[in-house]
This record gives sequence, structure tokens and C-alpha cells, in this order.
Amino acid sequence: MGVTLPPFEHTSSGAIPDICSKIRKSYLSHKTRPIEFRLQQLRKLYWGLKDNEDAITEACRLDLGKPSFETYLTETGWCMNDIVFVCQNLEKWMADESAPDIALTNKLLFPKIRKDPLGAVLVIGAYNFPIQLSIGPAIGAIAAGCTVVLKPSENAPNAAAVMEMIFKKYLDPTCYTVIQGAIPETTAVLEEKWDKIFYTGNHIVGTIIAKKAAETLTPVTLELGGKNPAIITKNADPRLAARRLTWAKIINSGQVCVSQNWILVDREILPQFVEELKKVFKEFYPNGAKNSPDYGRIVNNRQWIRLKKMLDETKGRILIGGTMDEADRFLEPTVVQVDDVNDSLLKDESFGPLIPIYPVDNLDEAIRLANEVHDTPLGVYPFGNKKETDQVLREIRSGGASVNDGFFHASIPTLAFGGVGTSGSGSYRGRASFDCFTHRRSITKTPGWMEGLLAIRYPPYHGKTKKYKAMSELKPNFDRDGNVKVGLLKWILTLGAGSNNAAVKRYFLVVLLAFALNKYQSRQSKL
Ligand SMILES: NC(=O)c1ccc[n+]([C@@H]2O[C@H](COP(=O)([O-])OP(=O)(O)OC[C@H]3O[C@@H](n4cnc5c(N)ncnc54)[C@H](O)[C@@H]3O)[C@@H](O)[C@H]2O)c1
Ligand SMILES: CC1=C(/C=C/C(C)=C/C=C/C(C)=C/C=C/C=C(C)/C=C/C=C(C)/C=C/C=C(\C)C=O)C(C)(C)CCC1
Repeated sequence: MGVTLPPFEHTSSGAIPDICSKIRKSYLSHKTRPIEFRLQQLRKLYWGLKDNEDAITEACRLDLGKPSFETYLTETGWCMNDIVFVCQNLEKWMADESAPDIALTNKLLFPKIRKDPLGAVLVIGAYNFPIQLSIGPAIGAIAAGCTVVLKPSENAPNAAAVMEMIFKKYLDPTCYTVIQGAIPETTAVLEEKWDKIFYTGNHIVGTIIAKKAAETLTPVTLELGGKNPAIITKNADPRLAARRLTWAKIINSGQVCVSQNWILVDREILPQFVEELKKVFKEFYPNGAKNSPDYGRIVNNRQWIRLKKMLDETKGRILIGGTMDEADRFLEPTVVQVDDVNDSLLKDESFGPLIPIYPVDNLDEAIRLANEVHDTPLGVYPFGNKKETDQVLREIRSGGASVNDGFFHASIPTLAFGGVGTSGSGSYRGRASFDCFTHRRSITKTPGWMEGLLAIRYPPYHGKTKKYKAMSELKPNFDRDGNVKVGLLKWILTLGAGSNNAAVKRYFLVVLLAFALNKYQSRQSKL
């Protein structure tokens, strides 16, 4: 491609405290507060990405064998669009909001919500979408007026080095900087005081981060993984399910946090589904995945060996694929029929192109098993009729969900994205990225002329309770059993129904009866 990439070099651990202290000082200098400063930095970041598109494409190719289309779709194009979207909306998001649901008397204090930056923040990225998962949160933090230290994943070193080069060349170095490294450097960064830590990666490290943050009561957003189920009922379209779920597993060669980890298929539809999978594989990769320019590679040998072990140890039956090449870190998309939730392919999140399918007798069994394997996955993907997909959404919790698709909800850049329970906490993207790094600060302003009215709050309190109750007490509309009480007036106005909806039906019935009666009477009078 003819691009020279910068080298990846670990930041010296000794330098880390000073780097972090500079970033904190810059925040405290209020430099990042004005909207113009934030916008200018975001615009520069846009051009940093645009000018270095080729370097990013090459870095992602070297790190993950990422096809250039995928790099544009999920990394460069994704982040550049995000910046443009944020720039277009920032003024609106930053504006003070008048506080909702305020009692009339308190409205005199003009309560409002101000959007304050959280402060100096740490963003720790993961390797699979090395640009998006680092730059994405950083965009939100810059927009919110924070200063940022970015610690990209050392497992995508080329992408990490390109991001450092872009930060240095395009952004204000006193406010935004990159620290490179692995566990020792990240541990050193975590020793510093942060106003927020945004972490993307596995749940074990997520726990380390959360514990460390708890020591200083630092808020965290954790974007973790999950054993995400796809469920195919007997009423689903097997071709549609095969195409969409295959896409969700071959993109980034399956190294996608939100793609399905397993597919629970109704036995009745299993043969057709497997046939359709075979056809789809042939359509997507007519000369095989290995020879296709449109299929990536596993990030490193450690991960490749982990995936090979999962496949070697399965008690399941390989139905499609199964070839691999360590020298090239190639792993063919591989469909395996399994029948035990303790199978090596289901015990851990695969985070690779392995596609276990698990036959079930019915939807209830699928839901029970999915919850048994992971009760709070990052995504859930039901295929079937509306009643069935509604049941899945109701009975399986998840960070997000795509009905009749694999992770398409996570492909919408302005839709809030995040996990629930052990798949993470907090969300970002679009406006949610701004909110993620913003403190919604409640502010009131008490006018001097109210002093007389407010004197009730000052001691001595004697004789004030009754007065205060009279002006402040809200009357419950429910009794001791938790039932709503209906007042006489409401009872009369709602024709004894008690609720507005039921009253509309009763009024409709009354009008209908009156109409029928009227017809009957006019017929009688004609006779
Ligand atoms: N929810 C999401 O948005 C999302 C996105 C990508 C990946 N993931 C999840 O992440 C996992 C795969 O990523 P990974 O964790 O292997 O990526 P990784 O190896 O890139 O690690 C993530 C980050 O954690 C840091 N790290 C590693 N060990 C650490 C330690 N002991 N202390 C502090 N920091 C440490 C790394 O330096 C890196 O920056 C999967 O479970 C996947 O589902 C989630
Ligand atoms: C509907 C109309 C039209 C048609 C529009 C069409 C066909 C749009 C198709 C869009 C597609 C296929 C977009 C695909 C995007 C996929 C993306 C962005 C994937 C992103 C993946 C990500 C971010 C993964 C993240 C993973 C993470 C975080 C975990 O590790 C028209 C235009 C024809 C007419 C109007 C109506």
C-alpha cells in the first residue's frame, strides 16, 4: 500500500504519573470548557482520521487482516461520521435544560440542569475494533469537555501507534494524550486519580478495573462481552436467519463482542437451516474463506491457540468448515452441532468465527438454556413470529437486541450501546457518548425577594409543621392494599369505571345504546 506506519512503543512507566498530572491540570485550567475549543479539537480529529485513512487501513490489515471495506465501515468511516454528527449537535446537547417535574412553588427557583464535564478521564480500548473502541469514547469525552488519556490495546499495536501519531499531530497535547502499553503500564495508569474510567474488554479485567476504581469512588463505564444467544424458532425463515447470522460471525472474523456466541435452533427447522448455512458460505466465499480478500484473521497466536483449543475439545460434530492455519492465523468459519451447555464451545465466549448450533424442542427450552448459559448477555437475536420474538425479549435480559437479525442494533452509530449485568454497565455512542462523560448538575437560584416566604425553614421550628404540611403534602391516590382509590367525582365522570381508558369505552357504549334506542323509538312511532 506504500504507507509507512509509526512504530509501537510502550510509554515508560516512570513517565506515566507526570503525563496524567498534566492532563488533570489542563482540565482544572478550564481550557476544555468552551464549546469552540471542543469543536475545534473534534474537527481536527476528523482531519487526523481522514488524512491517515490509508495508514489506518494498513494498520488494521496488519493487526487483524481486516478487509478495507470493514475498516471503513466499522473504524474510519464510523468515527468520522460520529465526529460530524457530534459537531452538528453539540451546542444543543450542551445547553442548560429546564428541570422537568418541578412543583409550581419550586419553579420560582428556576431549577435547571447544567451539563458539566466529568473531568480528566481514562479510556482503555480493546483490540478487535481498535480505532472505533478507542476513538469512539474519546469523541464523547472531548465533546463533553473532558481531558483524555487514551490507552489503546497493545494487541493491535499498529492501530495503537497510528492513533498516538494522530493525537500528537492533530490534538492539543496538553489536553489529550495516548499512553501505550500492556498490563504494567495500564496498572500504573490506574494508580492515578481519574474522574471517569471507560473500559472496553473482557469481564475479568473489567472486574479489576471496577475494584481499582472503587478505591477512589471513580465512576466507570464497562463495555464487556457475553455469551449472546441467537434463537431460531420453527416459524423463522431459515434462509434469512442463515444469511444474517453468518454475516454477524464472519465480520472481523467473529471477533465481535456483540455477535451471537451460539444458535439455538428448533429441531423441526434444523436441517433446512444447516442447508442454508452451507449455501450462504458458498455465496459469501466462493473460493473458500482462506482465499477471500473479504475475510480477516485472528489477532494473534495466543488467541488463535485459544480458539483452536475450544474447537479441539468440543464433543460436538463439525458440520461446516473446521480448517485452520497457524502461520496465517486463519480460522475458517466453523459450524458445530453441540448438545451440552458445558461443551468447550459454550463454556466461554468464543470471540472468534466458531458457530455452535444447539437443537432444541421448543422456544421455552431455548429460553431456559440461554438464561442458564448467560442471564445478562450483551445481545440477543430471536428469529420467528412476533409472538415468539416478543417472548424472547420479555424473558431474556440483554444489553441490546436485534429481532430477525444478528447484532444490527449495534450497527446503528447513533443508538446507545452497552451491556447489562455482567456484560457491562453504562452506554455510549451518539448523544449517549456525550452523556457518558457529562455530569448533569442540578442548579437553582433563590431570589432575594423570597426570603420572607422561605423563613418557614429556619428554626425555631415550633408550630411550623402544620403550616408546612398544608403547603407541601401530596395526597396519595392509593389505599393500604396498594389499590388506587377513585374519588366520587372521578367515579361519576368516568361512569363508574375509575380509569380514563375504561371511561371512553363506557361513553362509547352509552352513545351506541342511545342511538339504538332512538332508532327503536322512531320505528315504533311510525307503526
Ligand atoms: N462491549 C463492548 O463494546 C466490547 C467490545 C470489544 C470487546 N469486548 C469484549 O472484550 C473481550 C475481548 O477483549 P480483550 O479483553 O481480550 O481485549 P484486549 O486484550 O485488547 O484488552 C482490553 C484492554 O484491557 C487492557 N488490560 C488487559 N489486562 C489488563 C489488566 N490486568 N489490567 C488493566 N488493563 C488490562 C489491555 O491493555 C487492553 O487495553 C471479549 O469478552 C469481548 O466480548 C467488548
Ligand atoms: C432503507 C432504505 C434504503 C436502503 C438502505 C440500506 C440497504 C442500507 C444498508 C445498510 C447496511 C447494510 C449497513 C451496514 C452497516 C454495518 C455496520 C456499520 C457494522 C458495524 C459494526 C460494529 C460497529 C460492530 C461493533 C462491535 C463491537 C462494539 C464489539 O466488539 C435506501 C437508501 C435504498 C432508500 C431509502 C430507504
